[in-house]
Amino acid sequence: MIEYRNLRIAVLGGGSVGSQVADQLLRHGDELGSRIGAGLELVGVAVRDVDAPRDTEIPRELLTADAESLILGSDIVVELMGGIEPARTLILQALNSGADVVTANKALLATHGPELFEAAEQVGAQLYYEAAVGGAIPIIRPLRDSLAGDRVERILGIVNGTTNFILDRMDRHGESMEEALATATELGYAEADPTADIEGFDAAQKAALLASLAFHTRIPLDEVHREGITQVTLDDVRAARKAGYVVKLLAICERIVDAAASVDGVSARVYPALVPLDHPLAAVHGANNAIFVEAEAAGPLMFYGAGAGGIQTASAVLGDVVSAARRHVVGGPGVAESTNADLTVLPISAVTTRYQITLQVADEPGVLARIATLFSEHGVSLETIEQSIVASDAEQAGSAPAATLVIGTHEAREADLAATVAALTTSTVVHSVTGVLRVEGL
Ligand SMILES: NC(=O)C1=CN([C@@H]2O[C@H](COP(=O)(O)OP(=O)(O)OC[C@H]3O[C@@H](n4cnc5c(N)ncnc54)[C@H](O)[C@@H]3O)[C@@H](O)[C@H]2O)C=CC1
Ligand SMILES: N[C@@H](CC=O)C(=O)O
Ligand code: NA
Repeated sequence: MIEYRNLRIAVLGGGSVGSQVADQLLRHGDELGSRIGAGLELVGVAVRDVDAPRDTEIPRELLTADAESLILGSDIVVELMGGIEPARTLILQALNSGADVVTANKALLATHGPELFEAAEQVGAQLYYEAAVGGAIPIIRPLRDSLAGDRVERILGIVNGTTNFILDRMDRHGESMEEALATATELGYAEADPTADIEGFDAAQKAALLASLAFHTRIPLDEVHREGITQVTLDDVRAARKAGYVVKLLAICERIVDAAASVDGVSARVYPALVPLDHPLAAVHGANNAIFVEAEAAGPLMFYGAGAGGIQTASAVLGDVVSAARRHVVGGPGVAESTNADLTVLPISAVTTRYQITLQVADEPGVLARIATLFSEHGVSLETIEQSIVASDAEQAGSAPAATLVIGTHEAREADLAATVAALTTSTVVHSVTGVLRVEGL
């Protein structure tokens, strides 16, 4: 029998993901070890409360509330606590003690990534984070390694399982947002505070990480434009399907060069958007994630799979553990962060896309022409106009008749669209602007 050197693995956090990582290490550690040429020994799992119930059984003697002591003497530290502190301090301690670190913590990396990557580089350690974006889906390594010889142009990603689950349940089962969120939380998809999911913070963190990797530029989280799904109604979802779209919360990372408009940089943004039913992203159901990457030479690529869930995410974490362990065996420095391009991060006003705008308007002669003029005055060109007459409460009460207009635009600048919507809201023929959704993936 081959005698391996044992690598000591410490897991920080024993929740949805941590308990599954510990379980897999206990059950399959020997097999993984033989792939690496070193034993993998789980030396402990740091938790807040050693007596709390967990998704998997972890032997009592491996549980500890003392994360700092656990880190000392470990070769690989796996941070699965989530949040900023104490995760940040513990990761720095681990790196400075000579350990490699694996984390799934996008919130921490999107805010303190530069500090952590620098610390890792200084001591020649590795900081791996495949699970931080797209859960089980391999996307960090493909962007960092497989596409390192290409030029990424655009990423359209469904990167939050909870919101995709919610929008999908609204679309296919007619459930309310509240009902669907309760199920997503029960299934372990949602963050400890689900506001992070439904307000788009989680997706924005992932967009920052993806855009940084794709464009070799540090993308600060506060420069990622973010809108969540709380304003999306069942009516929006139904109307979208009727018009041949599905509503998806998208993370979009894009290289934008428009010499005529003096725009040159990258955009990272998150918002709910209309996706055509025949686009591959429209077929992403439940808590699944998909990341659609367009690269200059490779063309379109799609990475698809389980974006959330304890055991699925544990797969990505363990892949990183194996990579870190392999380097421990052969030696050599870790992979450094690649930020050499240092591109400008563009504001949302510089973005161009298509829009669908829903208006309640007066149903009288000349209204369509006045509205069309208003769009053209702001440089926004119309592609489609659909009108339906509504017998509104006001009309039944004897007020002027109203109509619903659904307007699709050609590509327009976000700044021009915003000015158009502002003008629409003050126009005397418009009763209200009831919806503005961007259309992506055409
Ligand atoms: N659940 C999922 O589907 C996914 C989670 N992630 C990320 O993985 C990480 C872990 O997520 P979950 O396992 O879902 O979270 P969780 O809330 O289920 O588990 C966190 C664990 O860390 C422990 N913990 C927190 N603070 C601690 C402290 N100060 N001292 C000791 N223990 C502490 C908690 O007691 C709990 O056992 C997070 O960064 C999350 O964003 C990433 C991808 C998917
Ligand atoms: N809460 C997140 C978990 C994975 O990152 C999600 O719903 O995608
Ligand atoms: Na991943």
